[in-house]
Amino acid sequence: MEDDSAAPSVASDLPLDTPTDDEESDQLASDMDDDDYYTRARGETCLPSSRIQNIVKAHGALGSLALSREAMFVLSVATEEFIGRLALQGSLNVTRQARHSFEYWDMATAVHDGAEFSFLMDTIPLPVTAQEAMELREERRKELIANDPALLESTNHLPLNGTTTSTVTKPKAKSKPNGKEKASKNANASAGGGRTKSSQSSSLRWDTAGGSNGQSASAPIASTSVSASSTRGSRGEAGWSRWAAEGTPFPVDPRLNGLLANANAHTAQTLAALNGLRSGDPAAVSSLLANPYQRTTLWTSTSASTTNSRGASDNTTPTSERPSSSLTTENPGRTIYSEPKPPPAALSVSSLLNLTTMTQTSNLPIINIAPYLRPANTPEELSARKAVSDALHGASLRFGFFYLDISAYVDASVPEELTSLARTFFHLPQETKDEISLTKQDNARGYQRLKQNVTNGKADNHEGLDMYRPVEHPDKTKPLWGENQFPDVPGFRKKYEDWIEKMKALGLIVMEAMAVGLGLTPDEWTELRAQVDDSFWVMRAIGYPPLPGDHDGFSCGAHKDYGCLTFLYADPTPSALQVFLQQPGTTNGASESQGLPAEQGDVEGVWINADPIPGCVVCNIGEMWEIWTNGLYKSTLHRVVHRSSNYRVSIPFFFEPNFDAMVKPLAAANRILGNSAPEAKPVCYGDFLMGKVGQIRQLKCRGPFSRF
Ligand SMILES: O=C(O)CCC(=O)C(=O)O
Ligand SMILES: [Fe+2]
Repeated sequence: MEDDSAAPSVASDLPLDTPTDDEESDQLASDMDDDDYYTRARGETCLPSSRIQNIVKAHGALGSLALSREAMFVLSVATEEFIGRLALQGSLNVTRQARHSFEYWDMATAVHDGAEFSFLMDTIPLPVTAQEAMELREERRKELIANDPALLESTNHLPLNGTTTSTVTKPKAKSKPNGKEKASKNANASAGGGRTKSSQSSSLRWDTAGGSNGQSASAPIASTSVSASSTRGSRGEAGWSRWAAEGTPFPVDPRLNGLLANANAHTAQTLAALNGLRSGDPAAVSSLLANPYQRTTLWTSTSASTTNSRGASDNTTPTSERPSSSLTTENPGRTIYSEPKPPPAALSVSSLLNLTTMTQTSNLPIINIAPYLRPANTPEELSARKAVSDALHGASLRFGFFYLDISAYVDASVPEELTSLARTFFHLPQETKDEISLTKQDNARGYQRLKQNVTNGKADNHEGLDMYRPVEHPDKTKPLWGENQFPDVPGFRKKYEDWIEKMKALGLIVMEAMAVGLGLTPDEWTELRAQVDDSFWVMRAIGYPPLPGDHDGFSCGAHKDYGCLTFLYADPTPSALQVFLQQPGTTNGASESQGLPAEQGDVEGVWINADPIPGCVVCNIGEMWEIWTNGLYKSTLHRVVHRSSNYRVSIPFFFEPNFDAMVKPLAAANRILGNSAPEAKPVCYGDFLMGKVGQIRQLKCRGPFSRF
């Protein structure tokens, strides 16, 4: 054993009296069984000083300097902390996939999801599919040959499609800290184009070791290869494309390695199946989809192929690229994926992190807006639209919440990038963020500190950045009438402004689809459209640190959105957003001091999770829809309880009526309700909004839209 087992060491023992490697591993093995958890006692660390010293030396950080005991100790403690956090972040992915083992892929996802780990992007890149790796390698081969035709002879023998295993060298299971130098030579040789057979062999490590299941054995191979070829500090670089360019090994998803392990016989079949899967061939689909791991892997990989330069995670795989047979239609217009539902996240995350969240898994409908994005010239297209509208109507009646599948409308990488930009902003020092504080403008536009927002009288455990529709003659002394403030984060403003345009357009599309669902005539729709065609929208970026156990409140307290439609994109954190479904006779603790607004009374119901679904935004209807429909559609309470260890980011876009819109019950709603329904009071949206601001001022809350 060379480097990764260790016995607890005591600071005062440092640095000379640590046991030898063998003693350490023996001690570790005997001291701790699988069920023992290591708890660090004060003044102790579980990493031996010799290891720390070796690592520090190997990085050349020490030179001739001596490392003090204290420095060594804090390095060790910090390392423990780091391992713990990275593992927790990775475990979110395990939970999300409802799996029981922690794999290479989870680590890669953790690195690509959590900005704090972005420096590891080169070291633990996202896997690509075998097929993609092969295509990339083939491209690289052609390039090399074009540059040096003499290579043709030797490369013809290369197992470029992964079908030959004989030349492959199995890497050592463990590498010395300084083992990377040796590997780098291979990587450099490849990068320089002077590929010898042996360097090419080493580049095929990924598809051979690991036997038929390939999972555990292959992961370290990928990671070993990566660190061998990675360039430290090139964090923004595209993982796999750089690999392709350098001709170095691709980190192929370990589970695919399993498929390829018995390569000669199986690769052709596997590739055919992969191709079949992509093209929706039912036989290929059923053969590969029999194993849920493979299925998840393939989607992930598809995502990687379209969005890898930003390190896309599995949770953002465009749904349009899913195997078509994974879709079934239940009830007209309600498209529900037949893939396993997101895991029972509240429960599993809770047990994982020893938390209690009384929620059940989301069962909200998924509605694909695609038919409204294309012309409706044929009866089929018209009926597809009708189905969407019916589904929207049903979801608005029953839940006030639904998933809107917008994968045909935006590439998943776009909102991912926006959350990442927001994360970058939130990670800036407090004083930098305060430079664009909303107090510097109209108390609404700009940055709002952690706990500044108050809901139901309690501080919310989040920070935020608000942008509003710009106004013609800004005057920051007037509520809401100032100017937007953008962070000094490269690309932030442009990317957000582009997204806002997309969401505004989406707002109108969904409004039209809902109007049809509610039964508006074309003329009535024209009238309604005129109330929302210059939306006084709000774009928010919200940052949620984990909710401390002793916080008197929530990440975001229970509230209804007060406008028209909310399109919420959030990072893949599960078990954060919860929706309150009224169910007389049922409660999972919702009404017992669960922070429901006072006016809600003793209502019975359940909190369900609305975890992110790839390709979708969570959409909910605001209070204006309650007025338009005279109470037929309900704006539903929701809240955020984010207890996982990561920093969660969400970016809701609030599509609101025009500032001067007079919102009143629509005739179409009254046709459904009959004459007996009491008429809801009309409101001018701008006044309503200003009323919210006024309330907040009276209560001296600093948040612009504290919710009551
Ligand atoms: O962050 C979330 O998931 C929800 C935020 C929200 O409900 C709001 O800002 O109105
Ligand atoms: Fe909300």
